Amino acid sequence: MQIDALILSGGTGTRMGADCPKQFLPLAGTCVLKRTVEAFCSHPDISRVLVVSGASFLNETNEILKTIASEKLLPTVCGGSTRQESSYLGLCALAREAAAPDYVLIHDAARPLVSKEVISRCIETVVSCGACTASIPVQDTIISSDAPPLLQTVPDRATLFAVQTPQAFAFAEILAAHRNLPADAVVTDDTSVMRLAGYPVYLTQGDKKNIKLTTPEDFWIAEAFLAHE
Ligand SMILES: Nc1ccn([C@@H]2O[C@H](COP(=O)(O)OP(=O)(O)OP(=O)(O)O)[C@@H](O)[C@H]2O)c(=O)n1
Ligand SMILES: C[C@](O)(CO)[C@H](O)COP(=O)(O)O
Repeated sequence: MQIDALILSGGTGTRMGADCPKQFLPLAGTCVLKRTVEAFCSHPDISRVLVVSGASFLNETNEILKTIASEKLLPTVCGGSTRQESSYLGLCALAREAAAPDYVLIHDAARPLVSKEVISRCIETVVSCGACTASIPVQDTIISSDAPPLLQTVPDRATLFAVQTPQAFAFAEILAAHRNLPADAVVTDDTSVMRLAGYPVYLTQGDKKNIKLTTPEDFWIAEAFLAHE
């Protein structure tokens, strides 16, 4: 059984507001992208790792990947202008390999604290269920309102989960789901692509530490987590 990982690193990090995309910034002394890629290269059940880079940052990406001594790394491919496009272009690159994988884990480069345990749980769930995402139950009371500041509804917290990555899929199914995605569909992750194609997707336990680095404060939080390891 072949299980590959796709690392999406084609974003520009607008909300981070740094001089370069956030995946190139150091986190506790080590580049974010390097941390993320190493987490997958070092997992015993992952066969190959493919990084999707922003077209204007291909050289920077490859310079970082050169510092990772792993035969699992496939040649970097260029992404698109949205996360969904980058994901699709990465899947197409895997499909062009001599042997396409049976399963693929799709992960944000911007989640460098992903653990071996979370990756293992995603693999276990995808092999039994066909499609899954790491997620954690929300801890706060959540309020829904489409007319703020008027509070409208308080959904039952027991039914709410925050979605993380990795998101894992049977390869042929997620590739077909991307190919059939309606042009006007607005999606922020791959589980939405899969569900729009009619496939069920299951939750698997993520990790509070598996945060996405989105704004500058997230670096402080991630560094605090690392300091406690
Ligand atoms: N065209 C894009 C956009 C995003 N991503 C990747 O998808 C992940 C999650 O996206 P997000 O946090 O939104 O990253 P950015 O798009 O870089 O950030 P922002 O939305 O603040 O610009 C990141 O690892 C990012 O590099 C990608 O590969 N290609
Ligand atoms: C895929 C994702 O990381 C799940 O939390 C997320 O959807 C990425 O995009 P966002 O725009 O930051 O939600």
